[in-house]
Amino acid sequence: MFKLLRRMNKKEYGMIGLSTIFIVIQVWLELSIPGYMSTITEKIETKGTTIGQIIQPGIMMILLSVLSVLAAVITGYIVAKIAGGFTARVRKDVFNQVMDYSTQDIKKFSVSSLLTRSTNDITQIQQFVAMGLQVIIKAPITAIWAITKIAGKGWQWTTATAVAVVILCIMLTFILTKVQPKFKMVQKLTDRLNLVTQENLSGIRVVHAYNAEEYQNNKFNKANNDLTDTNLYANRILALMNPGMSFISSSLTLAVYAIGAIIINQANGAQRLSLFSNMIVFSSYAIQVILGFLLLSIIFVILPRVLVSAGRINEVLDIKPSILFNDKSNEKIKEKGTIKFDNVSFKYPDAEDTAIKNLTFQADQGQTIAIIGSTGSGKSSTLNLIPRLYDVTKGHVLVDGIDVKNYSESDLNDRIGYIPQKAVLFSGDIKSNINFGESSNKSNNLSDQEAYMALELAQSRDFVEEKEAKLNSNVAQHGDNFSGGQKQRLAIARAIARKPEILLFDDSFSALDYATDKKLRDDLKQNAADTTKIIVAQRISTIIDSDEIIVLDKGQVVGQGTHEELLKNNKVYQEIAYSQLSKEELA
Ligand SMILES: Nc1ncnc2c1ncn2[C@@H]1O[C@H](COP(=O)(O)OP(=O)(O)OP(=O)(O)O)[C@@H](O)[C@H]1O
Repeated sequence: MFKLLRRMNKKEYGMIGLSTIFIVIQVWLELSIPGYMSTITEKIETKGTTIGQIIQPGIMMILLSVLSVLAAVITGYIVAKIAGGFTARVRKDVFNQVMDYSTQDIKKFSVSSLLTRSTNDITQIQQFVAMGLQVIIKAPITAIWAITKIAGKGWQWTTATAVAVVILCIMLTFILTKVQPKFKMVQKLTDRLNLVTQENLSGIRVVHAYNAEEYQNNKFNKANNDLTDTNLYANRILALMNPGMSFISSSLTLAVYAIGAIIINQANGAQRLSLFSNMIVFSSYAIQVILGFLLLSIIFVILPRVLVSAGRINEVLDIKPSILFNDKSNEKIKEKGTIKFDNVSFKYPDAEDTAIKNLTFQADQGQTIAIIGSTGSGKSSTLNLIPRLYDVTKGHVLVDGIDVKNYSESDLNDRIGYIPQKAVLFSGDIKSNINFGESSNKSNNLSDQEAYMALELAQSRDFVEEKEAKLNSNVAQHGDNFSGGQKQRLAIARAIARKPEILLFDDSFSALDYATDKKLRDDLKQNAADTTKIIVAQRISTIIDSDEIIVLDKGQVVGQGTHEELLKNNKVYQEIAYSQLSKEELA
């Protein structure tokens, strides 16, 4: 928690100092009230006291109460400002940190857990700073100040107060040790509930189509019940706090009066009045001591959850992204549009087997290199190494003659147009999706003409122009208002609009019909002749005219050459080819 609070800036520390001053004023005002109460008690017991003599301390009591409320309101305003500003910054830090994470870093936490951490956990911190800060400062000041006020007014009363404080401490320790582990579980179970809900919503069509509502309901109910039960258990124990506190403070008042009755009874006439007034003042201050601890108990309610949340947020902020880019590319560019795999092997961090073994190939500017192989043979993994979505385990990947590890992130991304296997679109409109991100090759304000050129090359101009709002047509979350093929073509247009030297197609033609697939490749050949293309595909027809085809099997290269060469002498390629096209078509 302290680690997280160290992220506060000077202004926030200054505001904490200011709120401390207002809290001290507030406590001073509150603790001054019993003094006037004692005056009133003495005056009532003294013969010949006039109403005017009682009204004056009465008015002072009202005034002090009003001023104390005012000080509390100002303190509340200041700490709310600190809490709002501080947590907004932590939320931004968490977001920025997650943006730097690689795919494998995100997998370590899971998406649902990262969502809970940036929302639910940060809200806990906000509540703590807004409420806890006041209480942490106010509770000890109130308790200690009140104790100094009652010190020396009677050892019997002081002993009763000390006993009450000890009982209180035992109760708070018991509650904290019981509740803390449960709150750790609550956050984990919230992650789980988020995961089940997220999975259910994103796969809702499959759930309906497979009559799996009950199965999913059971899964949700289990996650929901586990969370509810744990929450109930923790809150039931916390519910002991209020009656416990009331019991202790009422018993203390009772004890103070009972002890007072005995002492006053034993005293002589002259002492009785001062002892009576002492008892009234003592009982008020003793309640203030208990109130100080009551305030602390609020911290005990919030603290267990907050400690867990702070730990979870620190975990996100502490992890160094596994793929770190240089701030500046540290080598001079030697070539243009080239890719070289130099004896590359790659293993996923949590996998047992190597996904790619000793892969070597080269693509020169303007060439089209295809990668084919059965599912799981390592095609996507090979492509992912070029934009450094993962780092190689052995060997080197070079782009334009430089190892990808020596590039800055923006320099490397400026050279590459990457189209992932599953097209990813963002909510907004078509134009904002085509003009997505920054690149030194394109203007940040892409013109409509440039957007249409990219759409035309990606064979998507027609369906965009058919829409009433054209480029301004709405794109729903994940691009769900477009067909699979349309989404893929829009994703291709987005990559083309960046005018990269290298285009990476990860099975991006799979949702296109044969005619569109062919037209797209012909247009790319004509209009992007200088662009190097790496095409991962399952369909032979997509790669038939590539300059070089790499055949992968279980992560290893089992063939390398043109379609004609491979068809003549490569068994794996022949198997794939003859399973898709007839001998005549292949000829
Ligand atoms: N994120 C990952 N973590 C661990 N292993 C992975 C991960 N992604 C893929 N693999 C494994 O690496 C191997 C190669 O996967 P890859 O996705 O590169 O195959 P692919 O040839 O592209 O398959 P497909 O044609 O089905 O897309 C497979 O055995 C797969 O199980």
